[in-house]
Amino acid sequence: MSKSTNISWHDSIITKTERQTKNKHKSAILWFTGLSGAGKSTITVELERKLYQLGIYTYRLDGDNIRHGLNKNLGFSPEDRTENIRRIGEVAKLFVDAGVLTLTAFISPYREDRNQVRALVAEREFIEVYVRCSLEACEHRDSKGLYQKARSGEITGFTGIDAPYEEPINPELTIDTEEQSLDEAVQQVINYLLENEYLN
Ligand SMILES: Nc1ncnc2c1ncn2[C@@H]1O[C@H](COP(=O)(O)OS(=O)(=O)O)[C@@H](OP(=O)(O)O)[C@H]1O
Ligand SMILES: Nc1ncnc2c1ncn2[C@@H]1O[C@H](COP(=O)(O)OP(=O)(O)O)[C@@H](O)[C@H]1O
Repeated sequence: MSKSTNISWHDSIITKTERQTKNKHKSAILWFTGLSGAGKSTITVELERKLYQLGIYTYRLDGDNIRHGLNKNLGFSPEDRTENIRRIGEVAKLFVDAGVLTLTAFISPYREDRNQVRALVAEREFIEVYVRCSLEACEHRDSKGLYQKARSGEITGFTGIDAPYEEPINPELTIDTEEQSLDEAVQQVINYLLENEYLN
């Protein structure tokens, strides 16, 4: 629903394709989704480091970081999570238009919200990466101590405890961080990008 009226689109002279040609790689959204503690941030940070070394233009959008600024007015109700993902989808779309390979790390627990982002961009521009890790393992890691707070009732509506996580049905990639090392995970994504000609 748009509240704005009397607005019109003004195209740039420089196109997305021209920007991609200049950068010598395609732009797209690598959308990492999974439980808190599954490994989204760890993998995207290391992946970005490797891609940067390869001369790829990247940018990383991360749930915790974005909630410090752009989305600081949003909490964790289902409605706020949906709005969080909607805004990030729009921001990621702008980065794709700018010719940047964009890495996002959000729990994004609702399938419909992720599919809405997929629908915002062209077919090959949305690559869903499911960072799979059992609740038991995430809870055991508990790197931020949030699961303990959720179990004790200090935090309510915590994903996996008393708020849902809807697994992707047909993600382009699945990384199992209980089975794969960080290096294996990063290499798997880079191989996908090479095999599908996002990178040369
Ligand atoms: N209630 C509740 N549920 C889930 N997560 C919570 C909650 N409260 C705070 N946090 C912290 O917020 C991070 C998740 O933010 P996201 O923007 O990725 O969430 S969402 O996509 O809107 O569901 C998440 O970070 P990650 O652990 O990196 O996933 C938590 O650190
Ligand atoms: N194979 C792996 N891939 C990524 N992280 C792993 C792996 N094995 C263990 N970990 C650990 O799991 C934790 C994941 O935390 P984080 O990356 O913040 O997850 P998320 O962003 O999904 O909440 C880190 O402490 C990381 O060191």
